[in-house]
Amino acid sequence: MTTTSTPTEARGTEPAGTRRSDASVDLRIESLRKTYGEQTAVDGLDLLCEPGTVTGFLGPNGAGKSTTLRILTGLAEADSGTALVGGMSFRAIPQPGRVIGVMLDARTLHPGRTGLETLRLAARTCGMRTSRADEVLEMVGLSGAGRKRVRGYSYGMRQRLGIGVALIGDPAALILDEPANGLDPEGIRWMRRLLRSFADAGGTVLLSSHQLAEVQATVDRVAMIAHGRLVAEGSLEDVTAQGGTRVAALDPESLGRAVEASGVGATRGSDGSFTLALEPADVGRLALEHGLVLTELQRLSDGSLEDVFFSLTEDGQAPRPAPATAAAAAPTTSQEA
Ligand SMILES: Nc1ncnc2c1ncn2[C@@H]1O[C@H](COP(=O)(O)OP(=O)(O)OP(=O)(O)O)[C@@H](O)[C@H]1O
Repeated sequence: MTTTSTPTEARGTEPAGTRRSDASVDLRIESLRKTYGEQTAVDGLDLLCEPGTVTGFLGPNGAGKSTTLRILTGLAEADSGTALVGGMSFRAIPQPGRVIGVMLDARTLHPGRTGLETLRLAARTCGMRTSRADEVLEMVGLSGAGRKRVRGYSYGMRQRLGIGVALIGDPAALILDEPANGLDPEGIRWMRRLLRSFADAGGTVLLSSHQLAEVQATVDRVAMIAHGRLVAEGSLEDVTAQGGTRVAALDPESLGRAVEASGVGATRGSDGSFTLALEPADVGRLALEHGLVLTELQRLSDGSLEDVFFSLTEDGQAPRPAPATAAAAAPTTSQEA
């Protein structure tokens, strides 16, 4: 699926040239479901990541992010639904490393190998020439440490090497679990530019992170999940513009109809609440018009992904969907799972 062309012009830790292939690959998750015994890890998830975008995959601990990424990368099997990379399941891709670069846990890198050996082995595994390892080593800013064993690497250096392994096959898409972990401010800035440059060259990036301010500075799209369900999805601007007003009513179904009729941009929470792009007084008027009894009316500050995250996942402890209103949130009022 990928083509190799001119050599990468890597300069120091400049991210330029991280992608040379012009292949494009989307990541498409539909109605994905996975349970572990009684525990539902992923509960009917839909998500589309398109070429040219960096999507931040967010959610509190246990929300189902890692399970989703593991299914997408062929490490776990879904009970139902699909998770496709460029239209194929990961396991069906003949040379997956040439299509999608994956870093789920940089701690699993072999401690006894040097950085260069790690990258050479990764290059061989996906059918790349071994000189690609030197290019990538430079790309991830580890040229000076290539002959050092991984056991002597700091956590941040391992993260860089892990990202290097993901990039080795010149893939069209990247899946990274907590890539900013352990990176110092310079490293975070480097990673942000690397991912931006990758996406600007037509690459597709899906990354999970708990570092919301960092995510806000890096991504252009956001998918937020709680209890395995999507609670917000859209461009960073759309999701953070939902700073407006959070409202809940005694009768969530009637509230949903009122919100829908108003035509106002809104996100539905998994507990049946809505976050509306309106001032509280206007939400109050809307409620009055529809004879609704409100149980919550809260102004959220604009522009912060952190505010949206906490409002939609209840201080990081995502709300359990009520049985009668278990619709997943959607960026508009008309979509329900
Ligand atoms: N192998 C497993 N066996 C049993 N339960 C599991 C397994 N993997 C995940 N789970 C459960 O599935 C749910 C989702 O877990 P998952 O690791 O996908 O969440 P997460 O969003 O990645 O969390 P974190 O941010 O803490 O990494 C959790 O309740 C977890 O305990």
